[in-house]
Amino acid sequence: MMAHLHDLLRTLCDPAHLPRANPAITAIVYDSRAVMPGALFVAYRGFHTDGHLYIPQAIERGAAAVVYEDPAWDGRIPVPALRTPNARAALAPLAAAFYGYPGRQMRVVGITGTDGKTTTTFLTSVALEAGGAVTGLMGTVDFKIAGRLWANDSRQSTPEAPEVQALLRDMVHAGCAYAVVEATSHALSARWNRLAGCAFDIAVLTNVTQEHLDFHGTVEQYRRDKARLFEMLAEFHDDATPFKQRKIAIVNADDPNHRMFLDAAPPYAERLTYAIHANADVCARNVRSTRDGLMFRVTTPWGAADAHLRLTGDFNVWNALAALTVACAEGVPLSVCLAALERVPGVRGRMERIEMGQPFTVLVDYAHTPGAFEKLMRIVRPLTDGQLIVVFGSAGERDRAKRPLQGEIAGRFCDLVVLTDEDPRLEDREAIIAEIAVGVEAAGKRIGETCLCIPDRAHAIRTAFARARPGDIVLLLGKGHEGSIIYGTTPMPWNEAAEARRALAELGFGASPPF
Ligand SMILES: CC(=O)N[C@H]1[C@@H](OP(=O)(O)OP(=O)(O)OC[C@H]2O[C@@H](n3ccc(=O)[nH]c3=O)[C@H](O)[C@@H]2O)O[C@H](CO)[C@@H](O)[C@@H]1O[C@H](C)C(=O)N[C@@H](C)C(=O)N[C@H](CCC(=O)O)C(=O)O
Ligand SMILES: Nc1ncnc2c1ncn2[C@@H]1O[C@H](COP(=O)(O)OP(=O)(O)OP(=O)(O)O)[C@@H](O)[C@H]1O
Repeated sequence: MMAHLHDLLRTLCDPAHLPRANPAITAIVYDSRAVMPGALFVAYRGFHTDGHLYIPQAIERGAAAVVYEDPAWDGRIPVPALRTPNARAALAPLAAAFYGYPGRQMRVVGITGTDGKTTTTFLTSVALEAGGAVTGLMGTVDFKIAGRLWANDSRQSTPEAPEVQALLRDMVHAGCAYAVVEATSHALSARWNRLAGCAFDIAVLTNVTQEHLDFHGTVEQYRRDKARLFEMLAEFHDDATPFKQRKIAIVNADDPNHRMFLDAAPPYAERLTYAIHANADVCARNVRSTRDGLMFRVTTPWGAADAHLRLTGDFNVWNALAALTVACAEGVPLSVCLAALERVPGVRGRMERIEMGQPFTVLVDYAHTPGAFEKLMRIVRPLTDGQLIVVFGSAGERDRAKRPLQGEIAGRFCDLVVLTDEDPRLEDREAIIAEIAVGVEAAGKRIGETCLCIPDRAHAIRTAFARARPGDIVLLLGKGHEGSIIYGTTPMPWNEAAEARRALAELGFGASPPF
């Protein structure tokens, strides 16, 4: 990739303010340690340090130009430079221009909301592919481009703009007709602006509850930041190519905030609603939640059908409806779309069903807070008349107060609690488990009988499976999609779902039954 500085800076300022020199630019980089010769280095004040301090290092490493925000650096930068009020927010327009606006060459779907983004992003990609389209996906758990899927190890659900735009460009090169992008409120906020220039065609809202108020300040600001996704449907509308002209706003009508999101979309956008309770364009009625999954009747402008999903948790009905609304609105037949969604065993590490023909249910989930435990166990407890068994631990060097709380909730809902390692880090693994066990005992469980302490996670999982009887549910919580357990300062490779399959295979169970 290569572009000329002026073509990039024109996204930030009028031509009169462009620096005189117009060097070729080879990359947009916000970390001096990643600067390569010819890069445009973007410097901003961070939470921990000030990016401006690294301008000399960036230039030493060959940066050809700098975009910055602190007036104290005016006249002190020996390469072509431009000051802009918020350099972090400038990353997105620069990166979109650098990569040639890849979002304008595909249909781009953005999915926002407090909960359900990752799941809905995944289901939407599945539903669109059912119609024959090649898709790309960016989410908390995985990235996907056409047939290639890999773990998102970045710690960010929505990566920084240069990574977002590079992924979109790769999707275009791989022949993707759709990009499905998880859009977090942080990424959407005007302060960070990571998703500008993506050229969204379809905006989806899952729901809005209170979260991240430390970042956004007020609930009102949080909602406004999320609603920016719907405003962004207007991007590039004036010169959109025919396949980019149709804009669609899709919201969950059961969420009291949904109107505000519809109102944020440009007037020419189509508006579609989905719901379980409210009246909506796409409705699920008569929802039944069982150990085998979710059953409901779906009515849509494109027809009606009975659905039987293998997903667990009533909230996944909303996620599936959202995915279905996107795909059907884009022309995928309802039956084709449902057939594909019905095959999904769950998103990696999110209520993921592990099936090896065993007579009990195994679910892997990332839940690792008391709130998530309570929510999940409330949903799962009524699904079995047999035992509910749980395996989990608590991270070392993190929120100690939550340990007995997790234990108390697990002790209250479950018949057998197996406590094990999560990420002990430099803490004593047995001591962490003992702190959780205090809560489990307070809920009436007895150590050595209904509460087992087995630090070795592989062994803990095997013990839980050995104790499971037909019809029971075994929950493996806390690790989800994560790829390691941190002992000391060393991450040891870990794959919860693979370990569960291995343990089931050792018990003599085979591959999942054909669906
Ligand atoms: C707490 C936080 O938000 N951190 C983000 C932030 O880091 P920061 O402000 O602390 O940066 P800093 O360390 O002060 O450095 C300032 C600047 O100097 C640069 N630098 C620093 C050192 C050096 O040697 N050279 C150099 O150039 C840095 O690259 C940076 O550009 O700026 C970095 C670069 O822009 C981000 O990658 C980083 O995201 C981290 C990974 C993060 O965890 N972010 C979370 C909060 C996040 O984005 N979450 C949202 C929402 C998730 C949700 O909804 O649940 C998401 O979309 O994932
Ligand atoms: N539509 C929904 N409504 C309410 N809760 C949900 C919904 N979908 C999922 N959840 C809950 O939120 C958890 C996280 O789901 P998911 O990963 O899909 O959400 P997310 O918004 O992407 O969050 P994250 O970015 O942290 O992964 C699930 O395990 C489940 O407990």
